[in-house]
Amino acid sequence: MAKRGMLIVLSGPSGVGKGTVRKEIFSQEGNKFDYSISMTTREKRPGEVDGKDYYFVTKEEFENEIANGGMLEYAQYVDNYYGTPLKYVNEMLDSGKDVFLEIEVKGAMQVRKKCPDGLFIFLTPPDLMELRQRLINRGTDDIAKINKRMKTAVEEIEMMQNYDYAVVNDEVPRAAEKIKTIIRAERWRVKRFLPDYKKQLGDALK
Ligand SMILES: Nc1nc2c(ncn2[C@@H]2O[C@H](COP(=O)(O)OP(=O)(O)O)[C@@H](O)[C@H]2O)c(=O)[nH]1
Ligand SMILES: Nc1ncnc2c1ncn2[C@@H]1O[C@H](COP(=O)(O)OP(=O)(O)O)[C@@H](O)[C@H]1O
Repeated sequence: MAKRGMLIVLSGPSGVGKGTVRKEIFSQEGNKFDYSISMTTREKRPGEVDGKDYYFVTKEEFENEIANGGMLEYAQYVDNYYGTPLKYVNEMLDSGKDVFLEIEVKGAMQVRKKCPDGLFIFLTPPDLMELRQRLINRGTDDIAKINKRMKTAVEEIEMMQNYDYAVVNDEVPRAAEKIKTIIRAERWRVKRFLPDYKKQLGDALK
């Protein structure tokens, strides 16, 4: 059986650049990773594709999925539900792939309890004015929604202390490079390395 993959949780306030940085990493090293597509009740933005960006569902469908135990984690963010379907993540980890979750902090803390072996990275903006500017530039939210997201951002940044690493997204290639370095180092943490090595030792003595 393949060695179980690593769960990589990337959080950070809306508009900080999680999607952009993750796509940069995947464009370079996509064969090493998989991305868990989340389920959400929020409206599809122009250009978004169901089953690629998110699984877009109704509130009822989402609540059924929760009741059926189908979610690894879920949270309400601003006015909608967002969550990670459990089945795909488990299958990918079992097949030995490392899986990226791009989720907000309340969900990330649920994952931390269930999967303490995960790697938790917080992507943070150079400053809050820059964050606001990125949300405006992206053009996907009106000013009322941007204000709600900014308010949530402040609460989220206060949760940074619960993560393993913080990465400032000043320039996309630099942030991507830092995250790749963190992942590379994480693979050689003794707690990850030791089980394989112990197995080898056991086999050698047979
Ligand atoms: N807990 C949780 N949060 C999620 C999930 N998928 C997305 N999010 C987060 O929900 C927040 C809002 O997402 P979205 O409306 O797509 O805005 P965007 O991330 O700024 O493009 C962001 O912080 C996302 O990272 C999920 O499956 N679970
Ligand atoms: N380092 C950066 N410098 C300037 N703009 C950025 C940077 N990273 C991302 N952006 C821009 O900020 C906006 C939000 O990025 P996005 O990836 O959608 O954020 P998130 O997934 O965290 O909500 C997008 O318009 C994106 O092009």
